[in-house]
Amino acid sequence: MSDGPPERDTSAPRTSSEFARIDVIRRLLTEGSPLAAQVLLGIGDDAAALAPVDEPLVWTVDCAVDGVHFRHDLMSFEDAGYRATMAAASDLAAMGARPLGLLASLILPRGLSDADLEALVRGQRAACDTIGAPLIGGNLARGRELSITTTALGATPRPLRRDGARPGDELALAGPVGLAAAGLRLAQQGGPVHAEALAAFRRPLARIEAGLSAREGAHAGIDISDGLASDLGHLIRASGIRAELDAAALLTDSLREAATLVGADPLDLALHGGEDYALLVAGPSVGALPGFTRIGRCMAGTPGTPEILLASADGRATAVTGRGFDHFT
Ligand SMILES: Nc1ncnc2c1ncn2[C@@H]1O[C@H](COP(=O)(O)OP(=O)(O)O)[C@@H](O)[C@H]1O
Ligand SMILES: Cc1ncc(C[n+]2csc(CCOP(=O)(O)OP(=O)(O)O)c2C)c(N)n1
Ligand SMILES: [Mg+2]
Repeated sequence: MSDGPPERDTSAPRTSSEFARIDVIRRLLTEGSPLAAQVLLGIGDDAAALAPVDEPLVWTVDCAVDGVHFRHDLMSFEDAGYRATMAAASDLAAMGARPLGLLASLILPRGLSDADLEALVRGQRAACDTIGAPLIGGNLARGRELSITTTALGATPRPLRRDGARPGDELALAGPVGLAAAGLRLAQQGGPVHAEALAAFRRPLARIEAGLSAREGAHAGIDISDGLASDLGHLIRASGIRAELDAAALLTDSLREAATLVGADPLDLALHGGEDYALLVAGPSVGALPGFTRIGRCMAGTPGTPEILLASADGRATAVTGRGFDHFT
């Protein structure tokens, strides 16, 4: 019998200790880029430290849970990390904030290998590089299912709220709606491929630049996570108004193609499919802002009339019914 160290079972995926994993995470998140100017202290101490900012701070948290927001068997760990980070950053975009830094709390199931964790962190890093803000700390723990909880901190002179839209305002969108829901269904079906729809689901983009460009002229804003009708509903109820959407403005050739592949109505996907993380804003002439498309208008709230109307090309307007994603129904 050898009295040397036990040989590692090379067939089993490698799972290093907590502290070895934190070292790897730190390397993957920091290598190749200097510490951002606003970061006084990043990964490695009891908490991160940021330099003071002379503006209101905007602060949000969001989670991505395996089986609820993604399925690890249908999505790479890299995509899961990227997407979770973008979904959190999207709430900063919706507030018209510039991101300062993020924190991530990871729950890892026992079997998740070092390679899987590294892929996940590479996805987080790619999202951070895209939005231009670093991930500067977090937490690691073992748990039954994989989850990624991300907090994002940003700053803006005037947070863009949900409750400022007024009758007469235009409604405008930055980014597609409906494609991500089509992408999710395609991934679940495992059949035909529509690259744009799959990318919309796996690699959404937080519309940070659009949010910054909208904050001067827009009266209100929200990001579309649960579905356009559902999230527009939050904005108009908060603002005490009604809205009319222009059906033609929501449909693109790409959405029509993807909808055909999954056997869905493209308008239904555009109105009720979630997780594109498009940015919806209301304000005078917001449709002319760079990166935005006009999709409708705001009207005075009248008791007893539908909250959201959909105007079709022939000029008819119908009430929007049906609902977006809800975690508890
Ligand atoms: N567990 C909670 N504790 C406190 N506030 C919460 C909680 N969950 C949601 N909220 C608040 O409710 C509001 C709506 O949340 P949500 O619909 O999740 O927003 P979003 O879709 O932008 O992520 C937000 O202001 C959020 O901070
Ligand atoms: C496996 C799987 N099933 C269903 C969905 C659809 N889905 C899950 S959460 C969600 C809405 C957005 O997530 P939420 O946590 O509500 O984001 P928030 O509104 O808090 O930003 C949708 C459309 C999915 N992404 N993955
Ligand atoms: Mg939001």
